[in-house]
Amino acid sequence: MRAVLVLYFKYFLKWDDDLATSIYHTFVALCYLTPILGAIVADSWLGKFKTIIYLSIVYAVGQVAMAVSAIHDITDTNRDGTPDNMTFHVVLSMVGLFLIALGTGGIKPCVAAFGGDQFGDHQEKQRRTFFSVFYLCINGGSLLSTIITPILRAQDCGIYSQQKCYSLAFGVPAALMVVALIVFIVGSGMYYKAKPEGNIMLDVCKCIGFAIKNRYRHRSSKYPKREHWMDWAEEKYGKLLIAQIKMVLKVLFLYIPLPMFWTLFDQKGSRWTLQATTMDGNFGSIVIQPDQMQTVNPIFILTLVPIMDSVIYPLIKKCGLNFTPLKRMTVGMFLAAVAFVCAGVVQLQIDKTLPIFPSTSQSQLKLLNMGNNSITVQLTGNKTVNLHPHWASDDYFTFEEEQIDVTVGSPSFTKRIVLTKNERQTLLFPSSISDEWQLMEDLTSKPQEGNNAIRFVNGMSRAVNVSVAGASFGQIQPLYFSNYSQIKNGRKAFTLQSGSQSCEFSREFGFGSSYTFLIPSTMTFGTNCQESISEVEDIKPNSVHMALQVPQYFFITAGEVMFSVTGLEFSYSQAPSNMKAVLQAGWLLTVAIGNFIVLIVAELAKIPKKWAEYILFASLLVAVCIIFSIMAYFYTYIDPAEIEAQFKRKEGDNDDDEDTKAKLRKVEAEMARRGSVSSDDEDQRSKQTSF
Ligand SMILES: C[C@H](N)C(=O)N1CCC[C@H]1C(=O)O
Repeated sequence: MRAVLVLYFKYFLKWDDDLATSIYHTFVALCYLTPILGAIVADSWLGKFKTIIYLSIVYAVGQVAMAVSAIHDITDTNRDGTPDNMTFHVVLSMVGLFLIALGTGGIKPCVAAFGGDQFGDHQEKQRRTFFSVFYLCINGGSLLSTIITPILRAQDCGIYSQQKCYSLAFGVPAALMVVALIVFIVGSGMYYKAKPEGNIMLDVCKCIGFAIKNRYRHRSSKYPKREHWMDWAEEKYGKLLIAQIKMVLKVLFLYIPLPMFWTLFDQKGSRWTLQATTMDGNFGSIVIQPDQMQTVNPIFILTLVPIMDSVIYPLIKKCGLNFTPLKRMTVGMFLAAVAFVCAGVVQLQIDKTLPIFPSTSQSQLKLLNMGNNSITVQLTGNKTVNLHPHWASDDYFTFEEEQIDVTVGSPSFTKRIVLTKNERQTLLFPSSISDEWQLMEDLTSKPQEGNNAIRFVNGMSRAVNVSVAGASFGQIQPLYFSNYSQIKNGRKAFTLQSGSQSCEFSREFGFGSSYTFLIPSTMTFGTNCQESISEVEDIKPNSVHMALQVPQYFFITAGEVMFSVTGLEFSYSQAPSNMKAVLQAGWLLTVAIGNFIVLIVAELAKIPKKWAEYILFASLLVAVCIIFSIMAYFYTYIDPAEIEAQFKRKEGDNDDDEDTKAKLRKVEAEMARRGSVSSDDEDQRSKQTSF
């Protein structure tokens, strides 16, 4: 659904680019923020199973709201194909997105933790495989949707008038969500469903609050120190709850540097896609659009997850290396930094091929002879240029002056031309040099999104209408020019029309070029005017191939697999039984914070050299990676189930209360059912292991 969301904002709701991207990023960040709510509901009140079901319904309703909001016919009272009450569509789609974000919050942390719950402590290897498969599924879904939803959107649909079918692009995921929910409910009898233990988050907050207050009350040196500040809650709260809170706080503390990874990771959707717009996406039989390069990430995940799990990790283990989860995450961060170094190197290659645009103290001028005779042009600074008929100077001349004198032909004719700083312009010489000279404003940056910027100059003495599929240059007056139109890559056929006469010419376009086509006065209309049209290349097409981005995608994805899949499993294995979903949400919170940092960084980091920006980000991540590895070195792995069992046994021994003993018997029966009593730990994780 995300694949078409920005397009829906732009083309259906008619929002500008800035509003569309801001709402898009806010929605994505919200999707990683709401898990904290879903997790609290699951761990304290409903349990994971019911939370997944209820919030999946919320999600599906949100998706249906999106599908309905995209039916233009609902408010199209005059049946002209555009909605007449846009407020209705905006409000409904915002409600839909909010429900989807809320539903995501219920599903994302609970599905991961609920999946983890299905394995006993002796099934650590299988549980790790589950988290890998879970990650594969997320990304398999993402890959399929990026392929399928744009196809659905491209269909025409409607009752009164046919429009692009966003309602189908949103409706099909809604239907699939309902199917998924039914499948999940049908399997109900097969799942292990851990019971929620009351309002655990409220207890946690109260316990932490009490520990802080109590510590403050006993701040004088006459009171003996306690091992941990949470131990100051012992007067009022049970040892088990305090131990569980310590486990969670230890992990959350370790998470502090992690948003930096996601800050880099999420820039592949923005900075890397922008980089791709300055590259050549022609892969022979297929042409890749800049934003399609992002699909390389899920493709690599689908291949790298099984390779890591079945080849790389076992190989490292065979070499006798203890590749603990925190070591994997550190290596993952380092690989992401390597990916940004690769992006920097690619940027250096791109920069070599980019035109040199005028600085703020400079202006640039190109000369174009519309006439049928050669002319000699003299510019300030003794620059002399010979221009053949229908010909332009090879490149732009750069000037520091604010105005220059231009002298043409003999007997000579001189005009003073006022230049604009920081701008590129083209000066048009008419056939009769004493006629008016036109000055066109040219582009001072590459066209956006890898498009090509095209314009026409009409050297004829009659108006000409120029059109091409998907763009129109309109009626161009004699000896005048059109505005730029953006066209995609590929072969384009242009139709030139004047009165009842017309002719065609076609040309192949790459990515990111800019051309001025001159319709000479000598041109005759017929079926083909290919030979007559003169072309002037203002900006060269992109020449650095998009394939050069593959290494950076490889490293960021390898880093993601090591960092993110391991992080999911680590968050589960180190969480106390009653806060498994909460720690999953804590993990997803690092993604949300990373997304917010991207929004801030995008505003602040205005380094003129893009390659330097990539290297700066890589260096920052390496620094964070070093801090994380030091924190990880001091982290001691725990087995929460074992610790909880010990506390429960102790509580049982000290307490003759039948109710407590009954509770303990229940816990032990449950643990035995899940196999946590006999732990045949087959790999590196011992009960208490360091980094
Ligand atoms: C899209 C990523 N490849 C991905 O799967 N994720 C990024 C953030 C965490 C994870 C997800 O759960 O969406």
